Amino acid sequence: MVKAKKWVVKKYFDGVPKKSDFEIVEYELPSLKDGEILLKTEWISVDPYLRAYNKNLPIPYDQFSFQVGVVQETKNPKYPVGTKVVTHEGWCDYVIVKETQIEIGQFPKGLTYKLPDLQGLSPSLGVGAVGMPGVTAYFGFLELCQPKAGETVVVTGAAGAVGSLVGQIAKIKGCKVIGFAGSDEKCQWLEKELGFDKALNYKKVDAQSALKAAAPQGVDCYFDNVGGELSSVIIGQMNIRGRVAVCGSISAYNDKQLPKATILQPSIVFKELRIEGFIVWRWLGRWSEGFTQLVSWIKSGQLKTAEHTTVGFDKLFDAFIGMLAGENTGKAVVQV
Ligand SMILES: NC(=O)C1=CN([C@@H]2O[C@H](COP(=O)(O)OP(=O)(O)OC[C@H]3O[C@@H](n4cnc5c(N)ncnc54)[C@H](OP(=O)(O)O)[C@@H]3O)[C@@H](O)[C@H]2O)C=CC1
Ligand SMILES: C/C=C/C(C)=O
Repeated sequence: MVKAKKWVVKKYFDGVPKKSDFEIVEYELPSLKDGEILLKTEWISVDPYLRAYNKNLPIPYDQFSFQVGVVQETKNPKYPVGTKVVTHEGWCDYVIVKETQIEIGQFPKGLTYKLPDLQGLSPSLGVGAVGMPGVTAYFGFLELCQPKAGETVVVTGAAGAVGSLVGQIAKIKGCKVIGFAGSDEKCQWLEKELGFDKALNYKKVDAQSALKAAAPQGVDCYFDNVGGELSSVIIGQMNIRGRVAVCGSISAYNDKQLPKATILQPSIVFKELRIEGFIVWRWLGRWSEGFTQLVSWIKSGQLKTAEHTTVGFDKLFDAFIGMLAGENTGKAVVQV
């Protein structure tokens, strides 16, 4: 018998999540049935959607997120012992899973697939640049913004898991890239390491005038990770037929009431903007295509990845709160 531990959400979050909203539960795993595999978790992801989805789920629930585990025991010949596997089983140290069909577009409960061939890169990328955040950046940006060389792209949450990839993909596509992030260190990293043309600390600058100075010719594509007034300012400076991919609104995830922001209709109408929200599950059937391209860009040095690693299963909550507070540069991951 294997003893396992998992984090269970037992209360709805009220503002910033509290440790007392969770409980660590210990339990014994049953013997494997045909088709099942036993995984030992190595890497667990902490992401903003863990906060954003909380109010829509019946409690208590096991804290979902992506994780990379290694097969310890198997009753599925496709997954021999030692195979590295990505699942959506989240914050647990051991888990029994089997391959499950997920309907495209649906919340991926039970999603299980072999870690993509990372060609020697760290398996942690399976929850980051070559995982859900990677394909969010890849499909969300390329499909919805349809960037053209020479265009100006703005991305918020620019130093995070998704934003740092979006900006670099925009550079690969020949665009001018402006990022907004929450510290001078992050901005320096974006400009000096990742090749952003300009990075602006949204906590310090006047976004209206700083963006006007950085993009006097206007903005063609906006990848929106944060929402709020900052997004209204950026959308207000878009060019005719600009495209906006609305990926998230982390600036308000912990707010009890949605904040007010400047209305967008005048810009949308007179600039004929196309604004589209998305959830990355919609491209589930194409994730492997995205993974292949992302690995190839990373291996060729065109795409740089950074991780903010917290060590220890017991530290998952701290890592989660730290990410929401902006402690991470690149992808926030926990090594179990
Ligand atoms: N639609 C989809 O399918 C998906 C959407 N997302 C969304 O993408 C966004 C980025 O996710 P991800 O890359 O994983 O997370 P990040 O790695 O970017 O981490 C979250 C970051 O959000 C920033 N942040 C926190 N509070 C605020 C605030 N009040 N205003 C502006 N920025 C803030 C912090 O950076 P800083 O220091 O810059 O403030 C923090 O580091 C989120 O909105 C998430 O919900 C992610 C995956 C899929
Ligand atoms: C899958 C993630 C969704 C958001 C909104 O973060």
